[in-house]
Amino acid sequence: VRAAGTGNPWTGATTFLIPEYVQEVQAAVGNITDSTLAAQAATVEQVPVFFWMDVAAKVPTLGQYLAAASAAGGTQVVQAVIYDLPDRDCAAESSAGEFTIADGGAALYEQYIDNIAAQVEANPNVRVVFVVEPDGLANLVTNLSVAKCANAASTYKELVSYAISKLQQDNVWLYLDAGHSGWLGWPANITPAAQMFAEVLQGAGTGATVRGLATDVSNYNLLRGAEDPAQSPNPNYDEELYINALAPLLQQNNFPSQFIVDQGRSGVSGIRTAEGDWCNVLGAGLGMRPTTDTGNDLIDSIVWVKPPGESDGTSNQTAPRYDTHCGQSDATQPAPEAGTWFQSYFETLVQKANPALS
Ligand SMILES: O=[N+]([O-])c1ccc(O[C@@H]2O[C@H](CO)[C@@H](O[C@@H]3O[C@H](CO)[C@@H](O[C@@H]4O[C@H](CO)[C@@H](O)[C@H](O)[C@H]4O)[C@H](O)[C@H]3O)[C@H](O)[C@H]2O)cc1
Ligand SMILES: [Mg+2]
Repeated sequence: VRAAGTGNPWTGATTFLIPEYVQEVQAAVGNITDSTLAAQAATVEQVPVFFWMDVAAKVPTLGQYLAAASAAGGTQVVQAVIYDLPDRDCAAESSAGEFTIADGGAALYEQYIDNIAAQVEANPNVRVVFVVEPDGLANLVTNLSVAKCANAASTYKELVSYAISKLQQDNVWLYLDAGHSGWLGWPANITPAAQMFAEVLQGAGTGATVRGLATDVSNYNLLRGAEDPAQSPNPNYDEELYINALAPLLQQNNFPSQFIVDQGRSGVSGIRTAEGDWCNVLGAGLGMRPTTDTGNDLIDSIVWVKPPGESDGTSNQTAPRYDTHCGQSDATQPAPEAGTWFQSYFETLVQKANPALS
């Protein structure tokens, strides 16, 4: 019987550096004229991020990275994001994906998952940590009023359950995406969220499990610290408060309560005019470096999931995937398409890094 990975996957392991991101940063450094800034930016090449499989065509690349990690020897952790639901990003425009429910997207997604499982099984001695579907289930907690989300709800839940059921190998650790403190952390949302996660895990079948949840993916919140005015009057105004409030609700619902927290762009607080602003927020800085020394037993690791420097969405108002959030006063403009390199934004992230880069 296969059992998913147990314990903290980063313990006693080396985290694999995703070559695609190392290359992006190296190219970025080459385009920085200020020598001090360039030297600071170069240190980012050594910070592990997650590899986003935002199209099915990237799954073979996961296999290449797993093989490279396996060849590197020792105990390696490869970090990746499963992100290809049909009718993806249902409450926003910028990250709509390749699959649609209307056009056979559910079956194509299942093939995508099966292919990921095959890559994992071909590399049994590499630990693989997956963040599962950023924003997906969170949108089902708060955005059923959006037609695209209401129409996608049952499919999202079925497909996340499918992904869990197929990724129970003992070298896999799954963290379902749980939005962030300024989203599901609101008292009105937090209990329905816990129930949603439990429902989806039950849908994966008897014995299936996950390690826990990922928070603040592609967002800007502090792990812990003074309240960001944009979060007021949310009592769970930082990620640790959200996690400490959510954990007992998960336990009551028989859902594992371990967490990872994205801090890649969380170095500077108080930069958003509204808590719900998420697109290339002006003045953001690189945040806490990845570490398992989190100060909270519920949190396995601080991580960088969203690769800092990759855009959240285009500011081109005529583009098919233009979202108005990317045209707001607190959104950096002009901005390129979601997932593509945003050089000036990266340079600001480096400049404003907290802790500062050496
Ligand atoms: O005090 N009150 O009385 C009261 C009343 C009502 C309240 O309502 C809450 O208000 C919150 C703040 O607006 C809302 O949270 C926002 O929801 C958006 C989706 O709808 C999220 O956007 C996603 O962000 C992702 C990256 O994180 C992107 O990748 C993705 O593309 C993008 O779509 C924002 O982060 C998130 O901050 C809650 O839903 C809402 O329930 C709150 C208080
Ligand atoms: Mg997004």
